Amino acid sequence: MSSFPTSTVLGYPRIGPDRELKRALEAYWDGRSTRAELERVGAELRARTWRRLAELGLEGLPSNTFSVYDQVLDTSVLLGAVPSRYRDAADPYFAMARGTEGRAPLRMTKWFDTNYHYLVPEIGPETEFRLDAGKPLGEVREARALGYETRPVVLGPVTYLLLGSALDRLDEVLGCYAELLSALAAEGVAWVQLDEPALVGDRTASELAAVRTAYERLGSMGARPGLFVASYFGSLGEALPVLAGTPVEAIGLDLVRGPVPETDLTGKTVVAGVVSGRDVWRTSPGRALAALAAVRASRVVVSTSCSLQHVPYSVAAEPELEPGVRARLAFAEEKVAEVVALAGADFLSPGFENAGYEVTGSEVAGFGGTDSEVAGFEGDGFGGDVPVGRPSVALPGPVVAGERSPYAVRAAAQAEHLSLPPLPVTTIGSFPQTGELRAARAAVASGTLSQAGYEHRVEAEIERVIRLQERLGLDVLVHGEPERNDMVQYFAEHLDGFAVTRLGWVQSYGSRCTRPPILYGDVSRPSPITARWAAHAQSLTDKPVKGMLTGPVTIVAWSFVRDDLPLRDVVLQVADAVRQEVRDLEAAGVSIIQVDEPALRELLPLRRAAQADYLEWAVAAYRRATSGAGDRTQIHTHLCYSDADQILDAIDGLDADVTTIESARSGARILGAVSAFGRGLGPGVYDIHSPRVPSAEEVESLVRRTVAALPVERVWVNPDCGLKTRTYEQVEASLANVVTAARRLRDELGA
Ligand SMILES: Nc1nc2c(c(=O)[nH]1)N[C@@H](CNc1ccc(C(=O)N[C@@H](CCC(=O)N[C@@H](CCC(=O)N[C@@H](CCC(=O)O)C(=O)O)C(=O)O)C(=O)O)cc1)CN2
Ligand code: MET
Ligand SMILES: [Zn+2]
Repeated sequence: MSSFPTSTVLGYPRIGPDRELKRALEAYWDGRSTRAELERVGAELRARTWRRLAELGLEGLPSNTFSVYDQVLDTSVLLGAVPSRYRDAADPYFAMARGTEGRAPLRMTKWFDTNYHYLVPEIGPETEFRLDAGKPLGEVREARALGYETRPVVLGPVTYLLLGSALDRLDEVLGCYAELLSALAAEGVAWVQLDEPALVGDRTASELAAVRTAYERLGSMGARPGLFVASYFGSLGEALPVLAGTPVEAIGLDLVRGPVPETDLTGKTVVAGVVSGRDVWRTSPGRALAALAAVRASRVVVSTSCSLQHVPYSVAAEPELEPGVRARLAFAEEKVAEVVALAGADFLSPGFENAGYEVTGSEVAGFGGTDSEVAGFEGDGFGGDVPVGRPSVALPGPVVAGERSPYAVRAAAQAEHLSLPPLPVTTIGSFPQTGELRAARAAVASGTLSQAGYEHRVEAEIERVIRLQERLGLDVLVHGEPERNDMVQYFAEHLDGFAVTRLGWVQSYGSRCTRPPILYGDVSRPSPITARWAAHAQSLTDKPVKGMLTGPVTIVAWSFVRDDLPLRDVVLQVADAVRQEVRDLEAAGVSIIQVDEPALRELLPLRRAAQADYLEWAVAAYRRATSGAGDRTQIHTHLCYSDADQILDAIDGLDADVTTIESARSGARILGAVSAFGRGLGPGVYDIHSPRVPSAEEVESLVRRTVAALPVERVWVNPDCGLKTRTYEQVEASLANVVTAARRLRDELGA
């Protein structure tokens, strides 16, 4: 077996440095282009990535890390797990990803603790696993034609089945993987990477036994490539000895999130993830080299801690960043350069371990100066170090919570103040983000539209949204968030301590991307952010307008965060800024304030041992943000994903007067769980991710179900999430049906 290359990355961004894939996908979906054109763009992006990685000097090039939508969906296709309802669709792949008229898409949920979403494998008794290796084989051949030997990356059998809640199907699925390995061997592939991130979570004894079974079986095959099992997003813990006991030749460890294990891995290759794929900070060569030197294995390969798909392409595209911040940053390209530089250092030579933290950047060719030489900063080279000349961190005071009266007192004050009808109809905040609004923001950035001209357009859009809601008959209105490019980036742009990028796009799902802000310093709010827009909206109508804020956990979860402070302290700083916003909205006459916290579950630590502590401070931060509101101000919160089961007590602990939560597609389960809260509840009545317009009957039956489960005076009627990705045409038709359904039920209840 040929030895593993000296340097590699576990995966790479694929949306394109200028979001070429996003544009190609949307053109194809809109019928402005063809599948062939989409394929052409994909091939171009793959070629570009291999070429760039090779140019940067990386030895081990991955393939099959590209996807036109999602790598988990690709794995379902690879294994033949395509539910029958999609088989006769015009394009089954995208029918699974996005649904069609009459066909619901696969369920989508968060990839571990990231803001990336995957499509959940739908595995049932009727699923017949059958290998379709076209994609990985095709990419190997495609790269070879360009002169590159690659290592195909495939999601591993155990993680795939755990994501699909079908580990009992291991035997069948292993048959497919075995066939895949034979096919790759026949193709002359030297190494294959099987990703098993699920192994960094708490695994039961039978799940660990499945790991052993899987890799004993695949490992004992005759003709096969070298097996590299990659773990990431944490430590393998008890799964490491299990994996080490199987014949796999290489094991990937996340040495950013976890320590170098004590386990003696002699006989194995360790692919050491010392360059973080989850943040944007330059790597400290001292720390990385010390970790590399400490690994006890027969061979140590330098790598990233996970795929680089979670970071933007290149800092080179961001000339406008403040130089002091920019100097600390490494995006995908720069991280590859770091991997290559580290692989060139002599970290395995005797005595190197002792050099440890003394090693500075200048000793590693390619790091561009020692850590301490980086302009304006001091410290060991990690991103979050406080810049010289700034006040050091103001630690938040005690976590205040529960200043508000008990719910019953608040509810009475709110009922009197707001006088809402039963089953009030509302939305989650955003209305369609039109091309005109996006173009207007781009025009301000390029200097062709004045700030005043832009604000005028935003006000006009707010008026349009208010009038539309009045016409449709909604009860609690929103301003529609037209001034926001994104619910997190917008706040980051108005807070001190954050930097934002121009082209730092990271894929969130399918063609949808975000530019995660960079939280590099102490956070504070120089001036009010949202009150003027909310006040403007309220001035246009007699109906209550709900103010709209993003919660502290979500702002931090969807940003790249300094790592020199405990996450808790960073979140509490953000909570204080949100608290000021709540106060200002209230003072501006806004009686209902929604503070969204859709990322509450996302930051939940993957290991149970750390979860309680997280939930305690996360809830405390939310209450710190919202508890400044008076009793008659109604606080709403919103969470999207329905996999809320693990955090129900925490959601309850937020103590919001009203909780709106995704529910349309997971119905009864979530309803049963959250109905115990004893406060207002708005389970979503339709899925906003699909262009489909729900009928009034369908909405009515969902509301009926909710009314049967809890006291009617606590029930709210609303969609699953914000409407920003939909068109006005879809939104008008859908909301009209929602109002019709609510009114029918109201009549029936005699209210
Ligand atoms: N941060 C974040 N994470 C989240 C969510 C979210 O809303 N925000 N929602 C959940 C689902 N994830 C989502 C992620 C992204 C989008 C989304 O709609 N993203 C937009 C981009 C939003 C944005 O930043 N828009 C900017 C820039 C838009 C743009 O592309 N401008 C053009 C120029 C304008 C023109 O001429 O058209 C360009 O740069 O080329 C703006 O509106 O200003 C997209 O991919 O299309 C939706 C949901 C979970 N995670
Ligand atoms: N208020 C936000 C919106 O309506 C909440 C979105 S949660 C991802 O878009
Ligand atoms: Zn949402």
